[in-house]
Amino acid sequence: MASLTPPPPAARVRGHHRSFGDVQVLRDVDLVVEAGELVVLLGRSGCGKSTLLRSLARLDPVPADEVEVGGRTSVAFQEPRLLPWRSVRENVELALLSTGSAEERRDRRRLAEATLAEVGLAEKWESWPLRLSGGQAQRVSLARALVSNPALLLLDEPFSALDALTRLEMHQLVIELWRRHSMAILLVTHDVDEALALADRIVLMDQGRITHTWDVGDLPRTDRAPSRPEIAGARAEILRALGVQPLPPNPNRQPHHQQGAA
Ligand SMILES: Nc1ncnc2c1ncn2[C@@H]1O[C@H](COP(=O)(O)OP(=O)(O)OP(=O)(O)O)[C@@H](O)[C@H]1O
Repeated sequence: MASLTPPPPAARVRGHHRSFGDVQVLRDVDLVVEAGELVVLLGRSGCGKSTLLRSLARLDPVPADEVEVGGRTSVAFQEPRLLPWRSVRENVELALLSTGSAEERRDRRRLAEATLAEVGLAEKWESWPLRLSGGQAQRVSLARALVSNPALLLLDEPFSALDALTRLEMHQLVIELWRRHSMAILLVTHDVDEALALADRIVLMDQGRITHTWDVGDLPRTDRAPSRPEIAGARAEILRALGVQPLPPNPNRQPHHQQGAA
């Protein structure tokens, strides 16, 4: 019988260290992101999440034996970083290399338009970035990251500047795109509920080290209500690991059946 060899991981980080001057920011980080896996990197502000993401994106020089990335990698950031003097479509096209032949220009244009349609912006191809809402601009940023068909999509707090409702819509969009493109995603956030809504695996970072992981991939994303015992349990564990104490019960609150109608 032919044996199925698992695909190589999308990224592998081994004994990775980073320092800025005397300050050690990443300490002996080990992390594997499997092909097609959605990993959420969670941690307090300043713990080193973006620094690790920049290592994976090779935005900073890092030793090749500490950070290995299997295929093409794209990044989207908290701010959409669109060029205001280029149309929405041109912003997406810029992520694709071109030799400049007429045929290639046409292909680039078609691909950019198809990707913008995928993120729900078919009617905005010719718009200017400054005319877009925050959520629309972030969709363009996602389209620009997706258009090159990455094996690993790196998302650095992509939704933290959006309102709660838009953020929920973006969560659904990311899950749809992730399923359709079967890429791996590493998403950085400090939002515990976002991590619980999206992840296969939640990886917690504290002061430059990975300290905990939670596997939540078996829980269907359609049923990750905060009241579900597994979600509530994981949430309590994560908050405890982050050092957040639960609120004590309110001593002034009467049990429900004793409260007056007012
Ligand atoms: N280029 C740099 N030069 C000097 N210090 C840096 C540099 N980049 C990051 N740092 C420091 O490294 C530490 C980790 O920063 P990093 O941005 O990775 O944290 P983070 O977990 O992503 O934080 P946040 O959630 O607030 O974005 C911080 O103390 C930061 O000030």
